[in-house]
Amino acid sequence: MQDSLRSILLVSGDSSKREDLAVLLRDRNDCLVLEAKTPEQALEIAQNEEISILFTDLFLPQKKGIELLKKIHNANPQVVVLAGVPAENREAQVEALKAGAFFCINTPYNPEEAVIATSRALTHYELLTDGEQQGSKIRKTEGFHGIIGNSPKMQHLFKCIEQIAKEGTTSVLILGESGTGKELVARAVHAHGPRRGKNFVPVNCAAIPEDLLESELFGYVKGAFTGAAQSKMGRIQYSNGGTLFLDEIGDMKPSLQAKLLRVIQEKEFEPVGGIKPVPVDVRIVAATHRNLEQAVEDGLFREDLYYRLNVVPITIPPLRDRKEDVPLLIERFIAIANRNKKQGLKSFSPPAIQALLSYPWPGNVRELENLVQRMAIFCAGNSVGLKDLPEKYQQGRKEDPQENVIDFSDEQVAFNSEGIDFNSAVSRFESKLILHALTLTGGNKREAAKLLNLKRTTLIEKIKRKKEEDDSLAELLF
Ligand SMILES: Nc1ncnc2c1ncn2[C@@H]1O[C@H](COP(=O)(O)OP(=O)(O)OP(=O)(O)O)[C@@H](O)[C@H]1O
Repeated sequence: MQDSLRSILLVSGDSSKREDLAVLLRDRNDCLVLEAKTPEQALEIAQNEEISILFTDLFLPQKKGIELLKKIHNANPQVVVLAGVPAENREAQVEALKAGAFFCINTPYNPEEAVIATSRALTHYELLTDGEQQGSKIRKTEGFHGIIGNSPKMQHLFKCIEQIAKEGTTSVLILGESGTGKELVARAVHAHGPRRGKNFVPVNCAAIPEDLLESELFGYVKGAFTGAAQSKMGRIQYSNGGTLFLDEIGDMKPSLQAKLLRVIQEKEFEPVGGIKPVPVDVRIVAATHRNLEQAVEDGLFREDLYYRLNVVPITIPPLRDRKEDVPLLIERFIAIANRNKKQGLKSFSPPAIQALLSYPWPGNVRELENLVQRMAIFCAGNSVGLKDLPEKYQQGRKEDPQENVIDFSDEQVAFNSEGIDFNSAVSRFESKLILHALTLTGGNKREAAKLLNLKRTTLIEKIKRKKEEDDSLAELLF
């Protein structure tokens, strides 16, 4: 899933060309691409989704594309519009530009031109919206290049990615349990650095049969083996100038490890059956859930390659170590699951969230994403209650009944002859409840309000008042 929330709405009546272009834009620009066949469909999507780029045909001669462009541009002037206009039709080009298009692209589309134009449009969109984000590139519900996480551990990870991405050449080794988002991090390293305009090429070393992996990666020359009727470019060459993401690198056999080392050290390789070295400039980002150090000790992984890859390691924390991200992730996955649905999932009830906060998440974020998708089918149009959750998730709550109990033993109220300050005692009790709910939800006020069974606006009001009354609460109350 790529959900960096930089999203392109691609509108074209030609379904097969639109689908091809969508795949290309998705891969090359690392963003979400939503598709619509008609301007009417597009309008419906734009009403429910946050769009960064509108890329639309003009639907001549009726010019329905111009109408669409105007409506979307008027509703949200930050949306950057690319208009597809027949090359010879200068009049329509001028009309589209006047209506608010940022740029016109000739139809029929040239794939390379479309990729470059959308990449520039995305950069322009980011510049436009950056100020709105008050200097912070991390938008809470959209995450960092689609990686959701508001916990200190994830915020630290985002800073590491920013620094590593900037540098642009050194190899990166991403470590983390299965389902923690290693591919998302790899994409973020690519998308945040100077190679972002070039290809990001993922290869799962464990998914491709061992004997095919070499030709997949390095390509082959005509006649290299039986069946090689034509030369074929490998994925390394395809990622030239960009980033090659080698997932599950721990599964790569030693002979290939040696060839890969040469790519890193000498910046060249030979296709299978070839004799002439091919120069290549590629950033290698590798990931594994295996213990590579152990694999080196066991003689299964080359030590020299390990050190070459491990120049900058990034470790993604498992979800159980950052459970405060669970409510935010649920919110995000609900939004994704509800896309293009008439009857979406409303929310997870506070008891259900509490149960999920106590669950250990062995499958990490992938497991949570799958659960939300499942719930979106079974509870469409409703909220997910504790009883709706599959049994094992309900049990998570029972496992640690003490976890969500607040201890008030340090609260002392003296009943002396003057009586007690009732209001201040109640207010302290209230502050504790609010703080606890905010901690459980990672600072998410909407979720905290649900846990407290308060209206969101009531909770916000209370927090505001408490901050004004007591400075020391200002930081604690997010
Ligand atoms: N922090 C996150 N925010 C949003 N989505 C996430 C996050 N982490 C993981 N995901 C989602 O969880 C799923 C698994 O992520 P990904 O494939 O990147 O994991 P992985 O660590 O590479 O897993 P594996 O080792 O099994 O290949 C994807 O759909 C991804 O979008």
